[in-house]
Amino acid sequence: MALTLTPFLYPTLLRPRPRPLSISKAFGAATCRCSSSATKTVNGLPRSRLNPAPDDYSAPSFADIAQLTLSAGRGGSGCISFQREAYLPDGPPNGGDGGAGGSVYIQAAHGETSLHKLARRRFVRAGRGKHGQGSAKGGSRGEDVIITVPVGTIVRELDRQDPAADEAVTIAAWKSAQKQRRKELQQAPVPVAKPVEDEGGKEHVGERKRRQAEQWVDEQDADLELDDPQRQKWLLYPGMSKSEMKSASFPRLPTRTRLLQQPPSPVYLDLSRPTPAPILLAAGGIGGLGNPHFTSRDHPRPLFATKGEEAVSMTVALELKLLADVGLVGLPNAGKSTLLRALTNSRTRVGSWAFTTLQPNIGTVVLDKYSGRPAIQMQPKTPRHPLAPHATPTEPAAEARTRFTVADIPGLIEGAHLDRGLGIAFLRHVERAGLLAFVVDLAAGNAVRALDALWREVGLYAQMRDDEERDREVDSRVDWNLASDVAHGPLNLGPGLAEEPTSSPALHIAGKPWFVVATKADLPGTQDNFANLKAYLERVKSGTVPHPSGVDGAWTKNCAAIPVSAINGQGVDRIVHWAVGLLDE
Ligand SMILES: Nc1nc2c(ncn2[C@@H]2O[C@H](COP(=O)(O)OP(=O)(O)OP(=O)(O)O)[C@@H](O)[C@H]2O)c(=O)[nH]1
Ligand SMILES: [Mg+2]
Repeated sequence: MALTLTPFLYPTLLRPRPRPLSISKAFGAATCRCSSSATKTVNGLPRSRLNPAPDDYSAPSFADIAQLTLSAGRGGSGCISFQREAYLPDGPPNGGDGGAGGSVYIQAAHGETSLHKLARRRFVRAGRGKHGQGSAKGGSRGEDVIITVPVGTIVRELDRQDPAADEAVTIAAWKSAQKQRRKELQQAPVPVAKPVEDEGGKEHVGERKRRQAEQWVDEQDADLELDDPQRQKWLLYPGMSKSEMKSASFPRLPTRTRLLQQPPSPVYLDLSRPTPAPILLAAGGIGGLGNPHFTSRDHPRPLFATKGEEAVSMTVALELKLLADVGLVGLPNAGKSTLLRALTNSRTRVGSWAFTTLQPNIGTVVLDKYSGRPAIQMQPKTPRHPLAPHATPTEPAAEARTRFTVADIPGLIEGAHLDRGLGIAFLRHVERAGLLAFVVDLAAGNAVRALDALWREVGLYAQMRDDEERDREVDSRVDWNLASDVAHGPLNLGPGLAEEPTSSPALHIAGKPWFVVATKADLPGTQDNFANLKAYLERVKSGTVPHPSGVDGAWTKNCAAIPVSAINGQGVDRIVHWAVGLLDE
């Protein structure tokens, strides 16, 4: 019986065992499988840094948008306490004040390259102020939070809850309603009460009526006082009964001066340069006052203190527009990433299929004597391009340029402005580039047509952005001149930023200098294509043919096409020289 059921109960026991493999054999098989993918040739060419295998790349985490909910810390409440010592059972009030809540600041710094950490974080909370304590101990301040973002980030406020501002509005509304009601009460007929017998006989009727009216108005006033929204700001002694709490009378609330003013809504910051000091986004609530503040003849032993203020919370959208000197724009598979590898030390992914690159990559071209590239003297520019990266007002005019940055973005396809392919989301990263390099594959059909298609997409994107920028409120932009006036908004902007031009942010992509990089020139049969492209650019330069974007006044001064074979690293130095020439123009 047992014998017959064994195959059903324990089928594995009877399965033929695989023959044990010797370690050396197994290893050999594994290396064999590996070696098929790790061939020494890729694309029919020897494997190299410029012709890497598809899996030879580094992909740092990257995000160019993030939405954050920022909450400043609320203030700590004041304390109600009295000194009590031996032989001094009823000492004077000694409640400490509450600490102010922490604030949320933002700062743009070099070294940050992506918003991915913030995109994952989503909530940023500053610390709350601690409550005051007895023996006149003040509460400690809440911890401030500084959000560090890459240079080139735009901060846009989407939503805000400001309890302090809402409260001020409620109080103002209540005050005006109270005023109105008082006026009405004084004009309204007083309810007639029965005549009261006076000691000395009948009271004078007019006198009695007046007294009744006053008494009635006072009663009504007391009712009004009870629904005063400012009563909510008081913190009462916990030992008080409910009826005591209801009928408690309070002194006038002291007016408080704020150290930090909440920036007006909506916040819009274009952090296109490193900020020398953090900029305030959400100010922490002020701390409440302890009971010693309210000692007076009417209240020698105040059983109340004030609560800490609720703090602002807001939702902001962060958008990163990378700041590169040169932006590479091209169709998918044109060879942009290979060109970036050839120009810089980048290890961006290269593959012989469309959309290998899925996120922007920035590389730095180092112009130093060690790489064989001469340090190029930078020409002083007057006036300086307002969006020129790396140019700070403190920068000496004719400093030798030692490096420039190149941005490689995912390929564009026709209809990208309609969000086809990877869409135009990535064009924002070349929007601020000083210079555009159109990468055209000479082996992939008519180069002129490819260039036209690229420019059409870029032109349509530029138009779209211009419309967006125009719609945006101009006055909501950051006022870089606020450094001197603390009372009006963002703080801590250094004097160096005061000369920031506040002109329209309209981005004229078509007005930027550009050139064409004709890649894959090593492939056979590409000469004619290049000759056609060159002739076309000559015509654009002379004005016989309109600018390929179709935008009036676009840059046509020195359109050039540079043939390169990025995969072999040939012709790449010419690009460096040409780019530096145009950047310093
Ligand atoms: N023969 C030759 N092949 C090249 C050259 N440059 C790039 N390639 C090849 O073209 C293919 C695409 O190159 P990529 O650099 O990934 O192209 P890309 O424009 O970055 O592509 P996407 O990221 O998809 O937009 C790869 O197989 C490269 O090896 C070149 O100068 N000559
Ligand atoms: Mg690529």
